[in-house]
Amino acid sequence: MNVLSVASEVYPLVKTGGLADVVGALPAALVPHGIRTRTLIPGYPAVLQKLKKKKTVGGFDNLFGKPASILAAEYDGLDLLVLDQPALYNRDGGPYLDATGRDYPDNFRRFAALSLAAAEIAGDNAIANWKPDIVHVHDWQTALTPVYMRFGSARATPTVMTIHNIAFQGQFGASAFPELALPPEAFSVQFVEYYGDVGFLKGGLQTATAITTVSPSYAQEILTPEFGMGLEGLLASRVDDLTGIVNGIDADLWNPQTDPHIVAHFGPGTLKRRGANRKALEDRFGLEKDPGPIFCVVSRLTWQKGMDLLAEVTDDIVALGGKLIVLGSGDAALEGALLAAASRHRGRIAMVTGYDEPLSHLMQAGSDAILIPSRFEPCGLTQLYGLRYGCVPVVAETGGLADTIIDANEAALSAKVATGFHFRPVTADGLRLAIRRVFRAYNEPKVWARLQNQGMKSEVSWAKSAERYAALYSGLLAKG
Ligand SMILES: Nc1ncnc2c1ncn2[C@@H]1O[C@H](COP(=O)(O)OP(=O)(O)O[C@H]2O[C@H](CO)[C@@H](O)[C@H](O)[C@H]2O)[C@@H](O)[C@H]1O
Repeated sequence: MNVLSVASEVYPLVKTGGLADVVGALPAALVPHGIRTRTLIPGYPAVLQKLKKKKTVGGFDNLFGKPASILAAEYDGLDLLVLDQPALYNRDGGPYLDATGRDYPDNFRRFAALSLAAAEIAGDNAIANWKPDIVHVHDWQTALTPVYMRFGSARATPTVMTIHNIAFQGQFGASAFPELALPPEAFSVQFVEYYGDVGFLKGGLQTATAITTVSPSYAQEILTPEFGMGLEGLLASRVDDLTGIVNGIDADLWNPQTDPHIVAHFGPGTLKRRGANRKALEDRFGLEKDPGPIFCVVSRLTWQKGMDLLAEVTDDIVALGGKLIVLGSGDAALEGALLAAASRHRGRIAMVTGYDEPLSHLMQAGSDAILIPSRFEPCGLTQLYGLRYGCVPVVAETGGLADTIIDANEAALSAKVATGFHFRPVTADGLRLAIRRVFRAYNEPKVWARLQNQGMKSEVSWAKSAERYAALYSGLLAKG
């Protein structure tokens, strides 16, 4: 079976968050199921520079006003198609934001072009001798693909639309519509019209054959007004086509026995070796060296991720004898609040502002617990990395966090299945209480070691979830 996966980022070429990890790891996990995935991404400068051998396999004379080529390349096991259209993608900033952190004003055009190219590749002639059996699109940036397919030559090809985060919907003013090269009837409630605007995600959810999101709990949550962000009604009308498939992680990339980014390798039987990683972190972050637990946070600094709640509990962590290290960037006010905590508690709290993939590995390998106080979390990946690295996850009881971590309540502890800590309500007090529970468990070395070991035994690879995607694809093909 051939699958065309369409996304705005893919690890290791271009990553701003978990979307890239998923798009990068799923293709290899599908291979044992006889599925060959080609991944279509935009030709950002960072992508084109890294790809040495590229072959032009197709193109468009006029894609949103300019010629464009489709390049084929292999990278790190990925079979890539790259949409090269310099006017749209050759920019100085990141995939979505300019160098000053603002959305590119023509993002609707940039991602409509990607979606239209995908629809053409799925259709008759864009690439010679290759056509997908299934088209799988991710998030709002590629959500117009099934809409274009509906009006193009790939009408019959089944599509899967995965929601990684419903908070980002790609909503643009109605004035964008005439530029989208869609027929006038597409500006209607059955397609892209969304409260008078153009809704990319809305159009995708309306037209994709199947809808998935990245955990079963989030699939249920987005049917409610609290989490559905305005799309709960539409999703309710498509509930028979909606499933939640939890994310896995790349178990080779995130393997504490071989990870090149950490100081000492370790496994379930050799947890003591984590000590060298802990020491490296203490040195790197200028922390005092005492046995209190080190909490870490690796996150975008946003309200979604509950970083304001974190800022409220920093004094408590220190008062209880703990330390906190934060790696992240985002909202300036939240960054400021955490930096202020670091300067109040030198040696106990420290922060690295920015994005640092290798450091994120070392933090998982040397910290004792990872805090994830998200207000909503479709799946979350950092708790899965935590499980694999013996860094006990402390998570808000929501979405994929609730689905992947087993709370250390009395029943779970005595059944020896607990892997971390849940808290709810998702408030500063809820988090405070959870942190107190962490200290109690940490002070009982046997309990703590059992939590770590149980976590390290958890199945976090893609194996099971890839099987679910494979079954979904086959089901769609069988339906015809
Ligand atoms: N400063 C930093 N330096 C280095 N690495 C950093 C970093 N900040 C974050 N990261 C990394 O970025 C990724 C974040 O992934 P998440 O799944 O936690 O959230 P995100 O909200 O981006 O993804 C959305 O999509 C994913 C994929 O489906 C869902 O799991 C999630 O719930 C949803 O919100 C992880 O690999 C993490 O290690």
